Amino acid sequence: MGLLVKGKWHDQWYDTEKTGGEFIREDAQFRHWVTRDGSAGPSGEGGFKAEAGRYHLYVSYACPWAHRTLIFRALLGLEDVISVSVVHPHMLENGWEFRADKTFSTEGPEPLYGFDCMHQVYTKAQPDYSGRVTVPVLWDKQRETIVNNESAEIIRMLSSGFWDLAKAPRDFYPEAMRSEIDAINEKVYHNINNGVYRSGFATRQDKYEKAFQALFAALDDVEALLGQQKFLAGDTLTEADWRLFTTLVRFDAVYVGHFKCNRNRIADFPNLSNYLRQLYQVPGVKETVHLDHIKHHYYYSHDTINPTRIVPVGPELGLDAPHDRGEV
Ligand SMILES: N[C@@H](CCC(=O)N[C@@H](CS)C(=O)NCC(=O)O)C(=O)O
Repeated sequence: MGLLVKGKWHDQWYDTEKTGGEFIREDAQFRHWVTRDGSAGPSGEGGFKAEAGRYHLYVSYACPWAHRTLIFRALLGLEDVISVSVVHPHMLENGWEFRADKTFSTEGPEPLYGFDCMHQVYTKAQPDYSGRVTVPVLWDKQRETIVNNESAEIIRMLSSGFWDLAKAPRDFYPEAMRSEIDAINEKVYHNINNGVYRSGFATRQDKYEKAFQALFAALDDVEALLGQQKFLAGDTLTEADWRLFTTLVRFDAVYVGHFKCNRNRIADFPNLSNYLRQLYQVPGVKETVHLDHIKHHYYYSHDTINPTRIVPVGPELGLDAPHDRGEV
C-alpha cells in the first residue's frame, strides 16, 4: 500500500493522523470523458471518441468501485469493445500488481506495456503524478493516457458514450429520474459505500462510532425504502442500485468482521437481503462477483487491521437462493 509523490512510489499506509483518526478519501484526478463524437464531456478535455478496441479498463475484482465498471461493461454488452486487466487481490508494498497466480486466475504483466504494477500505468500517463494509485482506471490506447479514474463517471460514460457500440444499450441515469438518483447516490456514497471504509479505516474510537452509526442509520432507511418501492430511485432499476449492490455483496463476507460493521448483517434485513439476491441474479452479474478476490484482498492486504492475515473461511451467503422481488 502506498502512493506516488512526483512520480516516485512511496510505500505507506493511509495517514489518518492529520485528520484526527478519520479516513478521508482523496478525489480522483483524471476526469476526461469518452463521448460518442469525441466532444468534451461534463469535465476534462475532449478528444476521447468511443471506438471499439481503443479503451482498456484496469480493475480489481476485490474493489467495490471497480466492480461497478465491470457490471456496466457486462450489462451493456461491451465485452468485445473494452478490454480488461485484473490486478492481483493482494495489495502490498508495491500497491496493485499484475502478477500471475493460479489461485486467483490472475495473469502476469499487463498486456499493453508489460507493466508489473499499477503505479507504472499512472506514471506512463503523467510522469510527475502525485496521489493514490487506485482502480478502476479507463485507459486510452490511442492517446496513451488515463481518461478517467473515477468509477461514478466511468459507469456513466459506459452507457452514454458507448451507446452505439453496446450490444445492449441501456440508460441507467435517465433524465427524468436524475434528481432522485443524485439524492440517493449522495446518501449511499457517504454513509454506505464510503461509510464502511470510514468505519474500517478509522483509527480513533469516536470516528469509528460516528461512521458506524451513520452507516446503520442509512441501511435502516434503505431497508424501509425497499419495503415501499422496487428500487432505490423508484420502480426502475438505475445506476443507484448497482452502486449500492457492490457494497452489499461484500458486506457479510468482509465489512461485518474486517471493518467492524457488525450491528447487523445484510442477511438480517429482509428487504435488503432479498434485493441483494435479486440484483445478484440479474443475468451477467454473478460472473462479475469474485468472493475469493474480495476476501483475500481485504483480510490479507490490510495488515494494520488484520496482522495475522488469516482469511476467514465463511460465511455461506446463499446468493442463489430465490427472491420474490420480481424481474428487473
Ligand atoms: N473514487 C474512486 C475510488 C477508487 C478506490 O479508492 N479504489 C481503491 C480500491 S477499493 C484503491 O485502488 N485503493 C488504493 C489506494 O487507496 O491506495 C472511484 O470510485 O473510482
